[in-house]
Amino acid sequence: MPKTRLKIALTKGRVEQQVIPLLEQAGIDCQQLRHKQRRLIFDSKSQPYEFILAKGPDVTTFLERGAADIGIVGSDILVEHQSTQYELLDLGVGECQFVLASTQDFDPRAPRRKIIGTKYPLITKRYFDRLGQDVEIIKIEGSVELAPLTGLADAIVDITETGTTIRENQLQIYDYLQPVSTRLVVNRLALKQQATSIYQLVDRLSAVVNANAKKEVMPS
Ligand SMILES: Nc1ncnc2c1ncn2[C@@H]1O[C@H](COP(=O)(O)OP(=O)(O)OP(=O)(O)O)[C@@H](O)[C@H]1O
Ligand SMILES: O=P(O)(O)OC[C@H]1O[C@H](OP(=O)(O)OP(=O)(O)O)[C@H](O)[C@@H]1O
Repeated sequence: MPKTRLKIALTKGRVEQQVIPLLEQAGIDCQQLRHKQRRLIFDSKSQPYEFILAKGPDVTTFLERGAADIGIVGSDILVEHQSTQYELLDLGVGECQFVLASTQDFDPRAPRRKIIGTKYPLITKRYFDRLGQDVEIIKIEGSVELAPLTGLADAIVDITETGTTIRENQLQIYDYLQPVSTRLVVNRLALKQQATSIYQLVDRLSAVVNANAKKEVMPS
């Protein structure tokens, strides 16, 4: 029997904050999400969606295992976790960039083997592989900028949006790797079983994303 309620795994934190206004513009009532306190699942009898709030890497796991139908997650996570889910929409929020950054005295062309700190070991390895450089990668869980400042690593690969964290820690950017934004991805089986409701949601969100993009180009 086809499921009636779409389960949407939404990344907690920044992504959630930026996506709620888009969902509301698409006509989805997010009052419960806005006043969530410590709750993690949001279900409303008045609409055909259930929201599951999860960490980004777990959003991909929920989708892979079929515990969610749709995922809303950063492309950084999708690439790093080698997600094979079907991407239906770039939501045009959460836009930032992967960069190589370090202190002023860092020499990216120095011949010795570098130590790189990052939350994203796969993306980092691919980048240095492309450059033909063998590097040692240290996985860091947060405040990655500390690595070159403390001597833990020679440089970092991290995401930056405004550049404030890099600037305020007297670091500089040595290279730009790839852009990042928030994506809507879907479990392939769910897409087969619930195509109509999934495409309805995607069409509504897509209209919102296009309208917002136009507003950015032509501010009123
Ligand atoms: N500075 C940033 N600007 C814009 N988007 C960002 C930025 N940092 C992260 N993101 C996007 O938001 C997603 C989640 O970020 P967020 O900081 O909320 O969670 P987190 O990295 O798990 O941090 P924490 O462990 O502090 O909750 C990232 O996967 C990325 O797509
Ligand atoms: O260019 P900016 O706008 O300053 O943003 C960049 C910062 O945002 C992210 O960290 P986050 O805030 O997620 O904290 P974290 O260090 O705990 O990962 C990222 O890892 C940078 O540290």
